[in-house]
Amino acid sequence: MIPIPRLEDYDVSPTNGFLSDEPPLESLSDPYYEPWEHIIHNLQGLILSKRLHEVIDKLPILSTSRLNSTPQWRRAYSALAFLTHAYIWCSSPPSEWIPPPLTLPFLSTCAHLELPPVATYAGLVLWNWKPLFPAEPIDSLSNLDTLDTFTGSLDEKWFFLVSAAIEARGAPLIPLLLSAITAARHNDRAAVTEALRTFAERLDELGGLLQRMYDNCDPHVFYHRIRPYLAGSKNMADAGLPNGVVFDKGGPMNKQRHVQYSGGSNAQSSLIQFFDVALGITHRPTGSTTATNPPPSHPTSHTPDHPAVKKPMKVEEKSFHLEMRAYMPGPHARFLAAVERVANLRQFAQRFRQEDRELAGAFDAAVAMLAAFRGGHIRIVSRYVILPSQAAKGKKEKEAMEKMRGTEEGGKPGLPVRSKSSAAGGKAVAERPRKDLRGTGGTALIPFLRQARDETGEVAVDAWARRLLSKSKGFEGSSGTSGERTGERRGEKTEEVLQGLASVWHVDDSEGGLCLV
Ligand code: HEM
Ligand SMILES: N[C@@H](CC(=O)c1ccccc1NC=O)C(=O)O
Repeated sequence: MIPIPRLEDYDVSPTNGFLSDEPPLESLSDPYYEPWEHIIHNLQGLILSKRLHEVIDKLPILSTSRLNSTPQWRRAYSALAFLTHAYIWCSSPPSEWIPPPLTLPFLSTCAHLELPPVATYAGLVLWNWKPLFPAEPIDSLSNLDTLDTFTGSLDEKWFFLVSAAIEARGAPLIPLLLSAITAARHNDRAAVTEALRTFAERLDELGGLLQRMYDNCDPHVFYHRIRPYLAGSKNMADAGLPNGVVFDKGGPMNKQRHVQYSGGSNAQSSLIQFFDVALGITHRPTGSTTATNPPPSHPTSHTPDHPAVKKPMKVEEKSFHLEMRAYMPGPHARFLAAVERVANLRQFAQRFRQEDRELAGAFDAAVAMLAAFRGGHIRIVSRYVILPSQAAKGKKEKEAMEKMRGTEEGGKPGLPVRSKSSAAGGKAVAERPRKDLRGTGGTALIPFLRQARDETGEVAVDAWARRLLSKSKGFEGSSGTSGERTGERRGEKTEEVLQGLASVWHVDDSEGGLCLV
């Protein structure tokens, strides 16, 4: 029998899960790395003064040979990921060129940690927190702070912290579900039932934490100020990176090539994917309605031929969730693969669904809570991405109309109006409205998220529960029940393309893409 994976073999903590046992390093203590730390600690000032490029270009190329512990490598990754994204997105147009003082240490650090050279969830969340009071537990928002941010805003801190708190509060569910898998092997139905009930209750708490996003992260600030810095280099033509980015290794420029990576996303959280795997939930390629996913392939080697850039399978054959595993730290992605090989809870609940209603009920409750969590998330995405993007689009259209009217009333046709800021050298990308985001192709965002939610409900073992959780009864979190979606304009076929961070998404109203609850 395949052994149950041991957490310590995969850098997973029994108390903090995918967050480390010890808080991440706040800085690299070796004075050799002071130049990096100085920039990251002065990031906002350097962005505002438009001196970031100049300062980074002049940095010495520091070797990673003095990094000698995992926490140090992680700190280096996190700091360099912030610097790289700030370098790319602080100017208008964004910089497609990343200079050698960033490129060389960043690529080396990414290779060590088995991560692509982009600011992943690991760099922005998993390795970017500290406890306010080290003696107290970190599984609540009342004892967490963020180390670094792009904008220096409370909203950005909160945005990262909500995820960190979910990781910490969800952490005990990892050993819990592994022990349930062991119990199922021993046919211990009472133990499995008990574990699934505890799981369902704890997941309800995670849903509560998710909803606390609204407390301190303003959707407008998120969409217009924070999110632009989180973007990667893949499908970013409309944002000013038609070919992706070039990591300049210092050799002849004609030897350097463009690469494209997805931006940060919570889809890169191993915790949520662990729940899926343990409960036997599989995600199909987006839009596909049939059969199960192909067996996952797992990253072992990274930059520059990182699986995140290599495409051994056609994109549409690989589910988005599986693609995102290449953006997780190597050991965490391997952990998911190892759990996949032993996951038995769904089959176990299925086997006893007639004779053990308590077990079946506990399994279905666990699945229902995970589907509800995803429903709550869909509402968040509506508020933080869909609505601001539509408001920005509406504003732009209104301005265009007003300009046209002005022209008709005697203005000079065809003459562009130069704004004060563009005359002064252009705005940082986070301060200016995004270019038109149409025309880049992609997947429908809300339908994708609904598909992930519906795939969760599909594994319920009781036919009635399955029906309840199915699409036709789709609900978007606690207040959006019964499939009624305020503001949805049925029958009206408008299609917009929206820039995701990890992908390009359509916002297609005709598919019920709007949820204004
Ligand atoms: C303002 C906050 C958030 C926004 C705007 C947001 C937005 C999105 C978007 C646009 C996607 C699609 C993939 C992508 O392009 O990244 C996504 C996926 C996902 N997000 Fe979030 N997200 C937020 C917070 C969170 C939090 C706190 C969690 C906590 C676990 C989370 C969990 C997920 C998961 C698991 C996926 C993959 C789809 C799924 O499995 O259901 N998100 N999110
Ligand atoms: N998927 C989100 C971004 C997102 O959730 C995220 C991106 C980078 C780091 C952490 C993230 N999630 C929450 O902390 C978006 O598209 O705006």
